Amino acid sequence: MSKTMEDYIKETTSVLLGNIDKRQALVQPLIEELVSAGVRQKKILVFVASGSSYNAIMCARSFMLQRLKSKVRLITPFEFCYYEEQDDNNVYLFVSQSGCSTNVYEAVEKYQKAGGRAIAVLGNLDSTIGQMADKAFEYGVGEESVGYVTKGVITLSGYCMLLALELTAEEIGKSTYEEEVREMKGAALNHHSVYQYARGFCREHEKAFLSMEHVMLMASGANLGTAREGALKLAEMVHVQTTYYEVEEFIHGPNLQVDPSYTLFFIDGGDGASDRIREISYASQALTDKCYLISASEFGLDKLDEAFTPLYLTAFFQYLAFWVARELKINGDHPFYERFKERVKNKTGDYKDTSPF
Ligand SMILES: O=P(O)(O)OC[C@H]1O[C@](O)(CO)[C@@H](O)[C@@H]1O
Repeated sequence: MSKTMEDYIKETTSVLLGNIDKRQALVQPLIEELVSAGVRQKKILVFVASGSSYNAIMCARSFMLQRLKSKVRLITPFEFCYYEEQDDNNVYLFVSQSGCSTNVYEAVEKYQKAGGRAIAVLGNLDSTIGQMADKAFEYGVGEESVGYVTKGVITLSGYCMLLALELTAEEIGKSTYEEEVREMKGAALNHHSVYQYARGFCREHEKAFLSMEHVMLMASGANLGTAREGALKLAEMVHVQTTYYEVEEFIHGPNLQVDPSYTLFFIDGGDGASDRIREISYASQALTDKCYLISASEFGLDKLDEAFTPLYLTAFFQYLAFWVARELKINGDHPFYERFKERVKNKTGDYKDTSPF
């Protein structure tokens, strides 16, 4: 029997811990490639990714920016293909968990046709993009057959953080380096606590969660990535309309539509923005009873730098999407989706996935 999505959520802590332990061996091959491409000469690292992979990098972006200063950008493959002015000052990294997304494939193809050397970071090297890239690296996820990726998202995020950490290890000094490693390990352990917490929370709020219609996720800082990924997972699995906002942006218009049919999640990374997030979350309880604060300062979690909190707060939304879809028995697409797929493809022919349940 193939593994369920919950199996992959559960595996995440140990895989992430293992990757942190073997961090040098894991990221060194890519570092060598990036160094020869000029990242130490102030070149800009540009991640090109889509969907959950985009979100995973967004979750890691705060930490990467702290370490690499302003030398990181994140764009979609569509943006790369139609709007990006390719520049010798940019080092592009094409990222895909499946290695089969057609948009990433097209971006790689376009880059190669323009004479670029395509470096890919993939969950599956034995894939279309793995074969076409000039150099491909696996980020330490191992196997994940469920298409609604969870373990892959967190391990990819962790890989990006480890990459930034190892790239700057000499500059930051031994004690800061060791502290960052300790925090990352704490984040991996917190992941398991959030998963356990989510299981209880879903049961406790089952009536509300099994009747969601419109879902909004509000966050700030690093957890904008968490919110974007939560919105994606709930949309693709529960088939409800979802949006995400920076918390303060929410009260500049989007809040005017909210009535008791809306479900609101406020994500608090436990940093300086915390009080404001709590204030807005509390005020929003006047609009709907389905208003939840998911906070890094609670559930008995170890207190860590906000930049690491997406590594575990994401687990809440992964489990929520899985649990609601399973309980509501949503394990297929709308009949019209078949017609849609005949017209537009988002994965190459070698893509395979298994059921989340
Ligand atoms: O495999 P990639 O390129 O990382 O794309 C991941 C995205 O693809 C999907 O598996 C399906 O399009 C999404 O669930 C996910 O966000």
